[in-house]
Amino acid sequence: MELHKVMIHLMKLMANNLGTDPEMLASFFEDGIQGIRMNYYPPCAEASKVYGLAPHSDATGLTLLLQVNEVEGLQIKRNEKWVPVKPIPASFIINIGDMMEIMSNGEYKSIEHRAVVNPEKERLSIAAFHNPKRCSQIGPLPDLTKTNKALYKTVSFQEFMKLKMSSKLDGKFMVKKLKL
Ligand SMILES: O=C(O)CCC(=O)C(=O)O
Ligand SMILES: [Fe+2]
Repeated sequence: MELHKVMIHLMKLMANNLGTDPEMLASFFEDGIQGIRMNYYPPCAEASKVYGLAPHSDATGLTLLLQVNEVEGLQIKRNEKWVPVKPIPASFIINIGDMMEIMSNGEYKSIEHRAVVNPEKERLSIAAFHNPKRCSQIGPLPDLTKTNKALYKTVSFQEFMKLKMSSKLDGKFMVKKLKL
């Protein structure tokens, strides 16, 4: 799938930035688990009183997100404030997920985000989630803990997902849970 190629390319750039082996980081994601979620947010007269999607960070490595019909709704948390992300036609938003934060030993931070609804217009988004392969250990990459100490626990992909599935959308829950 083309999106997968884009994600692998981004992973390699991020590995270069981190000073670790691009092929090694990419190998986690080559046969990784992909998921797609289509979000439909109907218009809501009481829009200011409800969430489309509660604040959360994605559990992923990377999420490629498309705001389909160009109705604003996505917001990211920056410096404790919610900042709207304007839809750009035919463009993907790249969200860093919790697994990437952990694997990069905190160099890349997962982004907390939420979706609000519009009082008049419906909104559509498609999120493509990119995870490592099932047999992976999710923890700081060994290269990154040679001089710095590991800031997160290492758990199996299965354990990670079990923990994620047993919690509701709750900010950066996974990262907080695995912080040392
Ligand atoms: O609708 C959006 O823009 C956000 C969707 C999202 O965060 C998700 O599906 O995880
Ligand atoms: Fe999300």
